Amino acid sequence: MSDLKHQECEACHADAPKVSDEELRELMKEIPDWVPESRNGVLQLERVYKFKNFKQAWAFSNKVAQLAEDEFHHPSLLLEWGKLTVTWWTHAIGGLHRNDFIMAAKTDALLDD
Ligand SMILES: C[C@H](O)[C@H](O)[C@H]1CNC2=NC(N)=NC(=O)C2=N1
Repeated sequence: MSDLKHQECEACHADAPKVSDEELRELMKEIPDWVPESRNGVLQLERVYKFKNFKQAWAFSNKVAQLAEDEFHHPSLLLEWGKLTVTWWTHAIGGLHRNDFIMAAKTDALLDD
């Protein structure tokens, strides 16, 4: 079992491979709190993080935004009172790349910071 959160994203380009069904099944085991969602034919990874209030959710969203900039791979973030919904997918390929699983694992690791 590889340790996704310690891996680095690779540069992504339009002909980069999407994860296969088998890779998806295997990689999902490493990020059990995430859910694969298909939206308009685009497979994405999503997790809703719960917090005590808006301020804590906001603070976590800032950490995720900084992570995204550090890795130059960016999520969708929905910031609400007591919740932050984080959604990862690779725009360039219109689906899931290994990078998205690495970023989901790194996002989870931010909770321990
Ligand atoms: C315009 C910019 O190069 C692109 O958006 C980069 C940076 N961030 C990205 N983030 C994600 N999630 N997917 C991409 O394909 C991507 N590509």
